[in-house]
Amino acid sequence: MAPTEPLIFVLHGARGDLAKRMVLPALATLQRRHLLPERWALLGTGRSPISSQEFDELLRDAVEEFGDHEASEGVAELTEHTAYCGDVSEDDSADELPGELERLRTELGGDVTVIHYLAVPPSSFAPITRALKKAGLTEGIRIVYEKPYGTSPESFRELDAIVHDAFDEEQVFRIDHFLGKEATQNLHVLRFANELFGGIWNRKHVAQVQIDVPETLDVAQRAEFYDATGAALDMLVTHLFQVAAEVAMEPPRRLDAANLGTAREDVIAHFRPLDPAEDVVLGQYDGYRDIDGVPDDSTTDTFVAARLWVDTERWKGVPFLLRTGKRMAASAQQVTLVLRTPEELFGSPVGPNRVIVSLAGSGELKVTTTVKRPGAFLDLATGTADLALSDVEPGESLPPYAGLLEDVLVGDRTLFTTATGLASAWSAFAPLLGDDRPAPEPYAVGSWGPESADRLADPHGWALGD
Ligand SMILES: NC(=O)C1=CN([C@@H]2O[C@H](COP(=O)(O)OP(=O)(O)OC[C@H]3O[C@@H](n4cnc5c(N)ncnc54)[C@H](OP(=O)(O)O)[C@@H]3O)[C@@H](O)[C@H]2O)C=CC1
Ligand SMILES: O=C1O[C@H](COP(=O)(O)O)[C@@H](O)[C@H](O)[C@H]1O
Repeated sequence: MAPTEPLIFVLHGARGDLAKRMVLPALATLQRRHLLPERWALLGTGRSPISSQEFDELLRDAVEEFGDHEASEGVAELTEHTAYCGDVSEDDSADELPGELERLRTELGGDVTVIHYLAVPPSSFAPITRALKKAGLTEGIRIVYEKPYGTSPESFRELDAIVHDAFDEEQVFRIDHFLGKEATQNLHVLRFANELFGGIWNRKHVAQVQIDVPETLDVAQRAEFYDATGAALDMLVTHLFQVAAEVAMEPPRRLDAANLGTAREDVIAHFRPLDPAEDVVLGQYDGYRDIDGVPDDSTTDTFVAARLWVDTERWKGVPFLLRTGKRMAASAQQVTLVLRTPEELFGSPVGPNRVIVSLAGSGELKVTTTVKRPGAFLDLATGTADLALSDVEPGESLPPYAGLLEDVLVGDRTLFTTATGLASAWSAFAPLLGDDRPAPEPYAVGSWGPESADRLADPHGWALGD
């Protein structure tokens, strides 16, 4: 059900990559599904002004390029709701914004809900928060922070203090869109609804957990943000840690916001601080330094592979292998539970046996298992059973950003990260920010990253790129 109160959605960084690829198409999808209120306005902001027509054009182009068919159908209506103001910047001021908000409030009438979405680099989270406070714009609003929330344990604490100085926790939504993916949410359902999976979800049966997100994607469109961030901050301490927490958590008392959040927090507190020398390989793809805006001597990582240890009774001794990188051989988002197997059966080697959840798109569940090779002899082979979650009826999945924006609209914080969980994530990640950070090793575009990352997955090897 769409909320009935009118809405002002302020999108900070409305011309950026995230806005174009995810947020604007998600709003178009929500519009198409009638999940936005009847009276609402989209107000874009950035550091420099553009006209409302230019913003409409950008919006249409973004949805055409990145939206699905539903988003394309919603975009015409979306442009009826837009405005833009070039404002809110590093000097903690928001000159135009209060006036624009007041104008829209009067136009919409009634008791308006205001949501601010910070689709800006992490370095701008604090200045924008301070600017909103200084301008008296914080009361009663909701605010969405992108990831990474902070760039180190210290900056995380600093940011969180600034945020809590401006807002009550209930107003704050720290987004990690991997938590909003249909398939990520299915990790719980699989495990807690079906003993076939729930029964093996532990070190007795699982030899390795792999969370593997290779990307063929380039970073040229967002060089400024990316070079200041790198793969480990962009993806490891954020999405991959959160998905690891989803896999590793103990059963929550109930599958509701408070209990799920606590279960995630509890298990992240058991992530052992990374050992950069033993357990981390960083990489940088050949040609990265030739991108406009990237310094010739950049040491930014465009690839990271890490072996994370989760010190709970359930997972003692089971490596969680996390890998991601840009311009790699393939794009995938895969969680693999590599199951323990007997070494041989009827004289033949067994395996691999795996439970695989693909987080990409609408999601997919696969079970790879040893079977008898069809035919006269008792030989072994491997087969895979495959369930595309989009084939499950009745249902119509929402892209993660659309689903999470809908949660913000209705005030549901189940799938958002908590400050306590992030504090633990930063503690586990911290060693990678110090002097022991390994130098990024070069890797070829179209490869699976530096070869030295292969040893982390011994003896089973990475399931992807086998
Ligand atoms: N791109 C992606 O796929 C994803 C990105 N994210 C997160 O989204 C956030 C934005 O990333 P992304 O869109 O890729 O980055 P971009 O650099 O593409 O865009 C950020 C936008 O923010 C605005 N901006 C930059 N600096 C400032 C500043 N100091 N003050 C105010 N606005 C500023 C810029 O707009 P202008 O020039 O108009 O001021 C810019 O277009 C990051 O936190 C990232 O981690 C999360 C998930 C996916
Ligand atoms: O947060 C981010 O996520 C995207 C990958 O997300 P996807 O689900 O849209 O494929 C990643 O490319 C980007 O670097 C990162 O900032």
